[in-house]
Amino acid sequence: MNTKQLCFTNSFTENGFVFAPFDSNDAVILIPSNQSSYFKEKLNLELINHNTKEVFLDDDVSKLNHIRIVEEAIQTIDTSDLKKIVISRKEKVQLSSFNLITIYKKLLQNYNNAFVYVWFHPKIGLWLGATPETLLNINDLAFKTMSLAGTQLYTNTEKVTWQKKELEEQQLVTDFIKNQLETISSKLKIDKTETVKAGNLLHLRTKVEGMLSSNASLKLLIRALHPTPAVCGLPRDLAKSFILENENYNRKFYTGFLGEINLSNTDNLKKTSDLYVNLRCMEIENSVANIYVGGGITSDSESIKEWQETVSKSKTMKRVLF
Ligand SMILES: C=C(O[C@@H]1C=C(C(=O)O)C=C[C@H]1O)C(=O)O
Repeated sequence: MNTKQLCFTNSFTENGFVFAPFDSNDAVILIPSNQSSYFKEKLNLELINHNTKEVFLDDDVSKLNHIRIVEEAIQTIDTSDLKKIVISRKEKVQLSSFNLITIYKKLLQNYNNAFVYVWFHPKIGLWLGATPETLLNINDLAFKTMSLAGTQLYTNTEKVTWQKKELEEQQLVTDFIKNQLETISSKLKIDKTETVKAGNLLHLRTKVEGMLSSNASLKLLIRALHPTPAVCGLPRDLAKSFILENENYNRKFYTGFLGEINLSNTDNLKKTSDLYVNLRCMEIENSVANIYVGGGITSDSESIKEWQETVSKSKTMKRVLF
């Protein structure tokens, strides 16, 4: 981008790269295409050393805090209309050295089916991530999205069985997406649910596609989808209030979304947007990496397992830092 000025979008009608926070009441940052320079480069990924030791110690204070909030969420779900709440935390990791290019290359190498990014603005900061979750891909009126939830460790096979808790929490996301899209689209197609690998983890994924109604807009579609119960909960407003009141930290851009909007497609002169949910991400502040991780809580959750899930998720980022 050729200016230090921050630009925003509210209409999603511009052409450029957006960086949106979790809280949809907060401003969405736009890097307008007409103020940007584009570079293409082929990266050589071969010379990277990997950390194979992977000895990371638990932080007891964070652990107790996370378990307490998860238990509060379970109790609230048991005594209210809430069915699911995604609870997350921020883990601070002290860095002794930091080489952006090396870390970016490691992300690309480790997460070859993720959307890998580095994003920087002097007024916002430096963010990096490797997300497995597409929020939205739309070409003219034809769109694709996905329901991604449920987590287990990858242990050399993708042929695994899933527990009731994971199957149900992922189904809630699929049902939400279907409901939200029904009134603004046609030809909705919901694929079979499959197991997908993201780094050292497996998730349940259901692909969804359809045609946006011609009287609907990109903004309407984004607002219908974001935040899904994969990152917020169900019902959406109640879950969001619980999160904002109880998580004790600001998610900022984690569980928001990012990507290009309204790019002109030279083949057919139609517009394309590609947006990803900002997961498996970190923010670099001086010599500290803030790693953001969370997981879906339902009445069947066990707090210690939920903690362990966030530990596994944070390893996906720590692995590239050392
Ligand atoms: C919230 C995160 O991930 C989301 C929550 C998942 C879960 O609860 O199992 C799985 C994938 C994502 O939809 C995260 O990675 O921080």
